[in-house]
Amino acid sequence: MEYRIGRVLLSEEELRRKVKELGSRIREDYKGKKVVFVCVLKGAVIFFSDLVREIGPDVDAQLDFLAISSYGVSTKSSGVVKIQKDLSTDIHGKHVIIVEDILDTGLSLSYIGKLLRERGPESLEICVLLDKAERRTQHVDVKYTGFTIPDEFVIGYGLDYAGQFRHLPAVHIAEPLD
Ligand SMILES: O=P(O)(O)OC[C@H]1O[C@H](OP(=O)(O)OP(=O)(O)O)[C@H](O)[C@@H]1O
Ligand code: HPA
Ligand SMILES: [Mg+2]
Repeated sequence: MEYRIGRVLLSEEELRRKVKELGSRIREDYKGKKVVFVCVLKGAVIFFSDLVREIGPDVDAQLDFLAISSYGVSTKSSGVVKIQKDLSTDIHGKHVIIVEDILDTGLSLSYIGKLLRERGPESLEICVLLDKAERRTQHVDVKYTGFTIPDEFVIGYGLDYAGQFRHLPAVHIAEPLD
């Protein structure tokens, strides 16, 4: 299936405002603490880089990256999560916040949550920009959520279809071409 860039679901301005709000909540909650922010590549890269710049100097932040893949060239999860790149930080005894672009079936975040919890962090929380709540098959506890969105395949602001469209500054609906 081919897709084209459809209507804007979340504008640059709406995204900017929400990222600021999430950043200030995290800043208040973790003031004076040391935190490892984990970016889940590739989808979260744009959200992550905007979010961490809202955290400010009162949080002692480290950034690390984890790459997983489950969607491939499809709008449906393959059901199998694969680690493509692991963290380079030892998170044992540390406060950790996982930053994700989207929570859809919940497969990716439940897998990552379990994997990182086994490493004995002091605390582990999740910050997700988009929550496609209707699609959930695996329960995931999320502390910080940006927007709850309808069951539509979305692209832009880091989100892709088959590797395309991540660079778009707003979040759009992907429209099937037939
Ligand atoms: O809740 P789920 O159904 O698991 O879907 C969410 C995950 O799927 C996408 O990543 P993908 O595996 O496509 O890799 P990418 O981040 O490199 O695009 C998205 O970025 C989330 O990580
Ligand atoms: O709607 C989506 N768009 C892009 N990637 C995704 N991964 C899960 N759901 C989505
Ligand atoms: Mg992803």
